Amino acid sequence: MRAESLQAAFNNSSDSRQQKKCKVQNVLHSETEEKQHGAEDKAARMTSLQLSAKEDMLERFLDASARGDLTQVSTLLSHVPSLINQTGYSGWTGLMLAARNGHYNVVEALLSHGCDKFSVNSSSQTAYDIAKFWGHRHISNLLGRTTDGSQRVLPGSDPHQQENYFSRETLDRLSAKRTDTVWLEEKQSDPDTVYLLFSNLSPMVCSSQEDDNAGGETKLCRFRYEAVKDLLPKPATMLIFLGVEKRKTPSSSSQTVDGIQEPPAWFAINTDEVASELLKRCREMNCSFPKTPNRDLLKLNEEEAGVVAQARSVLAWHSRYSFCPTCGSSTKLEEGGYKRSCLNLDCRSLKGVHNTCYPRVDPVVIMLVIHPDGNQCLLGRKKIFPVGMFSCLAGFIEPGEAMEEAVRREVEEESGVKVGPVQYVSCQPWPMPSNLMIGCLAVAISTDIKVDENEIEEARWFPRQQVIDSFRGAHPALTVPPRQTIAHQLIRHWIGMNSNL
Ligand SMILES: NC(=O)c1ccc[n+]([C@@H]2O[C@H](COP(=O)([O-])OP(=O)(O)OC[C@H]3O[C@@H](n4cnc5c(N)ncnc54)[C@H](O)[C@@H]3O)[C@@H](O)[C@H]2O)c1
Ligand SMILES: [Mg+2]
Ligand SMILES: [Mg+2]
Ligand SMILES: [Mg+2]
Ligand SMILES: [Zn+2]
Repeated sequence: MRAESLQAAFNNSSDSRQQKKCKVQNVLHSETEEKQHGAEDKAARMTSLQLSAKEDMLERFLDASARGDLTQVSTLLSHVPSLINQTGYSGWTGLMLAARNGHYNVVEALLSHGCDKFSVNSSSQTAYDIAKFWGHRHISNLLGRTTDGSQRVLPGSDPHQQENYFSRETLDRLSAKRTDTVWLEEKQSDPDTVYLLFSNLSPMVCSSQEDDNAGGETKLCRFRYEAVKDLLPKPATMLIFLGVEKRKTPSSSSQTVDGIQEPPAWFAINTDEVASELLKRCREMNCSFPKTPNRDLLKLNEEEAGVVAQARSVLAWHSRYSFCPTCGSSTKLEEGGYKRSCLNLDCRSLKGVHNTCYPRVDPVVIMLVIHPDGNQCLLGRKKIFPVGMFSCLAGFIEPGEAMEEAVRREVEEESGVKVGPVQYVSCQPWPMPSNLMIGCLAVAISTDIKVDENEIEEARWFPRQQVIDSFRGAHPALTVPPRQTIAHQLIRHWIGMNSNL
């Protein structure tokens, strides 16, 4: 959006403002009344005139924010505080408009009134992105400031680091407690403790829809101690301590000796019991252990996805490392499920720290390669992809290899394109079984494509507009991966970087 059209969209003539004044007063009056009479009769009393007056009020607030009229912004907010996060044309808030036009004092005032600085407009930009794009550094610094002052310590850091699916840390892992066997045992029988049941590395979930393919959300089935206590002593059971809930929920039964309440602990259990028998333990309808994790685990909400990423990766490690990789002896599970120690007392793995004793993570680079003209990106497809789907190139980092070198090597191996500068964007745990996807942007220094047919069926340069159309669902020949993948987020990030605000 250009500056002129922005102004035009939010400007009011002084005439129309006079006409609106009485409607606005109606709204002020009506908001006071609403408080007195309660919300129930609100709908009944809301006339169409009042509705349009509310729209006018919002328009005036957005206009004042865009013009930097601090007095009017403050007056309107004192009467109608809810205006602060309301959006107008293309999802723009007052904060975004003030940030766009460089009105520092308005931005400051809106923030002090508790404005949501993380809300995004229809192009997925925050007020911070907008201020940065238009070169209002004093405003982007203000918006980027964190309460702990980390912006000052790391001046180049981006406080709006992309949060990817599977990356939300809902639990406090409390790693120091993993060696406290007494505490762990107490937690196991605590009635507030939450257990997740896994079978063949899939968590038990209940789905909101009968039709599993209809794209409905699924929820983790949560169990209490009483429902799973018979499974705990079984030799094939793997029990992983996941952490304690971060939120501080008051609970009568979770009290320590000194009366301080502790949040519930979470454990994951993987057993060799028959899945159909395990399912009988759940009282919910439509329970299952998903068979295709690549697809089905993407239906969880962000909080539960983060917990599953942790649990599934650790459980997958145990299932693959049953015996000591150093001497082949049997191993035992320790430290709340975060360590496997060899039972052979002469084993080298017991001397010093051995990485084979701890859960493994495989780093993978995933990159959106940008054409030297800046206006096209390189996407490829594997044979197994659905028809029309193209994604970012990706590959495992090899031992002794830096992230940037892995990006250059994998892109050249898979597409024949040479890459120059590489920039890290964000990362994503990908529990299939235990990858860490390291998302980068990379700039090509050659453009001829020659694909490695063993890995890639086809790779192509896609013009920006075609990619944007695909996001809107308006390009039948190109589909990008779903939003839960970092590939999707990298492509979106590139589009957002250059959008015409
Ligand atoms: N979340 C996302 O957006 C996203 C997108 C693409 C890929 N991925 C994941 O990234 C992974 C790696 O991508 P890729 O398949 O293109 O990698 P790649 O190009 O390195 O090729 C994979 C091949 O590398 C070899 N390999 C080397 N080290 C390996 C290891 N530690 N584990 C398994 N195989 C290894 C195997 O022969 C394998 O077939 C995929 O398996 C997939 O799970 C995630
Ligand atoms: Mg690859
Ligand atoms: Mg490869
Ligand atoms: Mg590779
Ligand atoms: Zn050993």
